[in-house]
Amino acid sequence: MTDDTVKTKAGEESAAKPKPKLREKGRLMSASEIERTLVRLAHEIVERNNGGQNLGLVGIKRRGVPLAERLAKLISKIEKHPIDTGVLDISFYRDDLSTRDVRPVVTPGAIGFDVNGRDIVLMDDVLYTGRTIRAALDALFAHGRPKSVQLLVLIDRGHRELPIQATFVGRLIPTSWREIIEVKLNEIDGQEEVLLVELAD
Ligand SMILES: O=P(O)(O)OC[C@H]1O[C@H](OP(=O)(O)OP(=O)(O)O)[C@H](O)[C@@H]1O
Ligand SMILES: O=c1cc[nH]c(=O)[nH]1
Repeated sequence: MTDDTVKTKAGEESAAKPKPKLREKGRLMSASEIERTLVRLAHEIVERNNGGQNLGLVGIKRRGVPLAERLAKLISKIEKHPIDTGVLDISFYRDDLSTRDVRPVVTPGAIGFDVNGRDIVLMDDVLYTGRTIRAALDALFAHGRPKSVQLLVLIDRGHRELPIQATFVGRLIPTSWREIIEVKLNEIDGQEEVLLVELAD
């Protein structure tokens, strides 16, 4: 690999592209707003799943994982029973920040619990084209046959390219294609906020 190439998680080499310039347009959520939203979503999950005895939460890497862990804690506190949590490692490599030229990369590995017969809530930070969730569903069903699958996202920014809809939505933020939602979570980013940024050129 030369200095001008990058290696994707899929192990392929490709020419390095300069990072696009981004301009911050504003803060959509603060740490306390994220926390309040997660508390509300935990109650919604419990209500829809009759207390959640059969629930299993599956976070999509990267930021779906801390969301699943936090929601499991909140639901356990409300319902006084433990909640299984697991992980799906799915990444997309975009050659630019548009929806074109995206490739799903599913990293094989155990989810962390048996999904057969369970009411699964998939979790991710942002829902955009829906391609990550489509790949997550494929990967989930490769592990077993859940009783039901629901989807939770912190932000739904629109622009779906597939017929995929979230069951639980933190915030619905209509965006233009030039805009990007940046979710920052303490466990991964060392800070906690949701930003709206825009391609600068
Ligand atoms: O609906 P989609 O068009 O698939 O976009 C949504 C996905 O994009 C982001 O992941 P990203 O690929 O940026 O990776 P990251 O989570 O590792 O930052 C986000 O975390 C979602 O998983
Ligand atoms: O705006 C977007 C689109 C996809 N993924 C993100 O994290 N933000």
